[in-house]
Amino acid sequence: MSPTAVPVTTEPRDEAFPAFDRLDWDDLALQLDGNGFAMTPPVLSPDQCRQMIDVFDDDAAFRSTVDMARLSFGEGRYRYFADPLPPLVQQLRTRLYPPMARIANRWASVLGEDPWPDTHAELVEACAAAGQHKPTPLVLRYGPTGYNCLHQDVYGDLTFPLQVLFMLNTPDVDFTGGESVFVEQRPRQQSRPMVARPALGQAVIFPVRNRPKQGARGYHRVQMRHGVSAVHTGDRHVLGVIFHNAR
Ligand SMILES: O=C(O)CCC(=O)C(=O)O
Ligand SMILES: [Fe+2]
Repeated sequence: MSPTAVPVTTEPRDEAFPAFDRLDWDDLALQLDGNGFAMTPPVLSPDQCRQMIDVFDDDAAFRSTVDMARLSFGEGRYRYFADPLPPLVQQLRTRLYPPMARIANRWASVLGEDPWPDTHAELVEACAAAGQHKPTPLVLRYGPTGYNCLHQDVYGDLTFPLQVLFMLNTPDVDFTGGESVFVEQRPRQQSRPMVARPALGQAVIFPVRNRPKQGARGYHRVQMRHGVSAVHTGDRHVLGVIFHNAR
């Protein structure tokens, strides 16, 4: 598909994501603290999801493509967007960052870590100063038997602690299987598996690497990894938004 054949929305930011104004960030933070991840109501429209699936075939939109089987990461392909990001992706990054930074700063404070900046533009500057210049948002495509091994999206020294994935297909209609899997590794305890089944346009917010958990003697870090169980039939697409840039 030629680059010009892919319409990527250029709506002003307030009209692009009406559902964002209604997100209950207190509830999302509670979900994160209790379950280890948080699921939003649908936030992308079916049309926006379709645009993100279609853009996958537009070579000009991406800076690099990974064949997951070649690297033993799983089976499927993912593509990192090039700068300038499509307006939809850029808006998601800048719009979601401030409420995420509030959660990240609460975590940083209980863990005795440095605070995060209030805006995404400032995070991008801090990344650049740390040698992390490449954008990290990506689209992933898995066909039948496709899967994604448990991993963490760390791309340099600067790792903003939360990331988001957006389900671009309708589960059980467009594909079967292909669940989002999370495993929480707790100090001196067995690991906890968790599964999310986001519907079309729903977002899942989860820790990139770890999160604080309150124990009997204050807070400790629980490590988190995420992946995808095998797709049985059909194609599954996800938009991943990671806030720090890559080296
Ligand atoms: O396909 C998925 O659900 C996982 C995507 C992923 O690894 C990510 O968004 O970082
Ligand atoms: Fe990932």
